[in-house]
Amino acid sequence: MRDFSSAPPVLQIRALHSHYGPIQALHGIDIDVRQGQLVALVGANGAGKTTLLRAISGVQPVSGGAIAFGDVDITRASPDQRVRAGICQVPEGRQVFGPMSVEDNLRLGAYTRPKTELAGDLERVYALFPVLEEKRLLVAGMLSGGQQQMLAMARALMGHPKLLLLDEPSMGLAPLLIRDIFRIVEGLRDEGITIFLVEQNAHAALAIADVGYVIETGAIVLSGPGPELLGNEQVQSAYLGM
Ligand SMILES: Nc1ncnc2c1ncn2[C@@H]1O[C@H](COP(=O)(O)OP(=O)(O)OP(=O)(O)O)[C@@H](O)[C@H]1O
Repeated sequence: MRDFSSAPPVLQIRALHSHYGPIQALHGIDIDVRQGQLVALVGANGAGKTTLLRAISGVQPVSGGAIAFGDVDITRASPDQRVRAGICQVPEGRQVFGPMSVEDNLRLGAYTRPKTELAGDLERVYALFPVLEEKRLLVAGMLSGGQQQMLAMARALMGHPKLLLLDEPSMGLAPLLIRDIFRIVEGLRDEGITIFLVEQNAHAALAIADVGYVIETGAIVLSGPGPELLGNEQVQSAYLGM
């Protein structure tokens, strides 16, 4: 296992609370992501995973607590300020622009970058996702579900994020494709990209996570190295059907 104890903090979430009107969705969440880490948050449907990601991106109001990005408090920053600071989210359900070409989708992801860097950035993501280069002139809606997931990740990488947020990348994909997608996520981590991954597929996510957190009804109930959590009896009975 890799040692991140001296890696600088990228994301520090402290005592975070969030409500939908009178309904409390997050009850005092603490999470740390360090540079170069792949951190996974797993939990059942409705546990609060998407709410937390939306709070990190700045589209979900927080009612208490704090979020720091590097050494900057971003709790009240706008979504746009967070993107420009280097936080980039790949939304659940992918949401690529179906009628636009693969390459035009990628160009959109580079909107915060200097135009002069575009060609080099495209080359870099095509090296990571060769299938997208093959299909670069096709409209995105023609891609398979797995390829659309790759396009959504590649589009986010075009912005050179300091932190990549992935919301349920395995959602709606066949098991073989899920394996491919998690291999790619692991590969991105090996490239040095810092990743916060949210997943219902606890097995696949914890197997590759440097650190895992388990969320239940808006609160973190367990955390630790991903493979260690995979071996935890409570996790096995609640999330892995064992
Ligand atoms: N727009 C909303 N209005 C009211 N309550 C909401 C809203 N969105 C989510 N909630 C509630 O907040 C809680 C957390 O939901 P959230 O979508 O964050 O969970 P999740 O873990 O991401 O689930 P999923 O895997 O289904 O996306 C749930 O109890 C949910 O019912």
